[in-house]
Amino acid sequence: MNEKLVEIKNLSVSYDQQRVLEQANLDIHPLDFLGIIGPNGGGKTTLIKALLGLVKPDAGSIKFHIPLKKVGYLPQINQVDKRFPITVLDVVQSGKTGGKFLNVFRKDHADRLYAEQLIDEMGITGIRHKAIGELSGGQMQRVFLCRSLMNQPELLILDEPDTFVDNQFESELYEKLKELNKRMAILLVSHDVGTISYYVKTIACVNRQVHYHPSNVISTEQLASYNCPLQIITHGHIPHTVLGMHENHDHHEHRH
Ligand SMILES: Nc1ncnc2c1ncn2[C@@H]1O[C@H](COP(=O)(O)OP(=O)(O)OP(=O)(O)O)[C@@H](O)[C@H]1O
Repeated sequence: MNEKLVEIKNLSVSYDQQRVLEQANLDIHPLDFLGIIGPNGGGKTTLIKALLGLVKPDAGSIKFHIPLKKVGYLPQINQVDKRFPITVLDVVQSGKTGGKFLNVFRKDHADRLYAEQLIDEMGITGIRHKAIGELSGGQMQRVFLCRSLMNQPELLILDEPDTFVDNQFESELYEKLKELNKRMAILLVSHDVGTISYYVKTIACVNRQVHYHPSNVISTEQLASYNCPLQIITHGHIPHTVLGMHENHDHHEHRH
């Protein structure tokens, strides 16, 4: 196994000539659980979009050492069209075809079974034939988490997965991520620093620049030096954990 899944080098991204990321460097390692923190507007989502090839960087490079289909992505549910008339099972299975529904309707048997297995493991067997438009926020996130697992990813990317979910699912979700982290790297953007401090292994502070911190224990001084505006959180179980919070490259290089 390569010692890095993804290498981001000197990545700069702008919107309307306004620099949002400036010479960002970040490596993602196998089985890392990387928490992305930083102030509002600091560029966290932009970093993820650049990783997914959804925004074009001005400079720098992103090298994948795994096939792109081995990157799972859980979008924010406000990016999902709830009017689309498709069942939970079909949505989950569509993860196999990169979100395209064409092949889903061929109902590949092995894929169907795997989708059912993921749904069962997520504890949502009862809603598998429901249309996605009928689901609550928490149910929707569970469904999309299943979908992001269809290709058995080596890297799972989640952008604020706790935004629209109920408290019960929030803790369930993080326990699930902890379990998944035994077999895949996780990159998690979250505003819930208390939770982050408990689950992540390493931290990246994103505020125009990116500072990787190879531990989940971070001091206020370090946060200040990373230019991450902060609010101190100490987690009960890890008394020394202190986290900060909030409230290109001309081409993508993909090496397999
Ligand atoms: N499509 C866009 N067009 C123009 N500006 C954008 C666009 N998307 C984001 N921005 C701007 O880029 C900056 C970084 O935004 P981004 O969403 O990456 O930050 P963030 O760290 O994820 O913020 P938050 O914590 O609020 O989600 C912000 O100033 C934002 O207004």
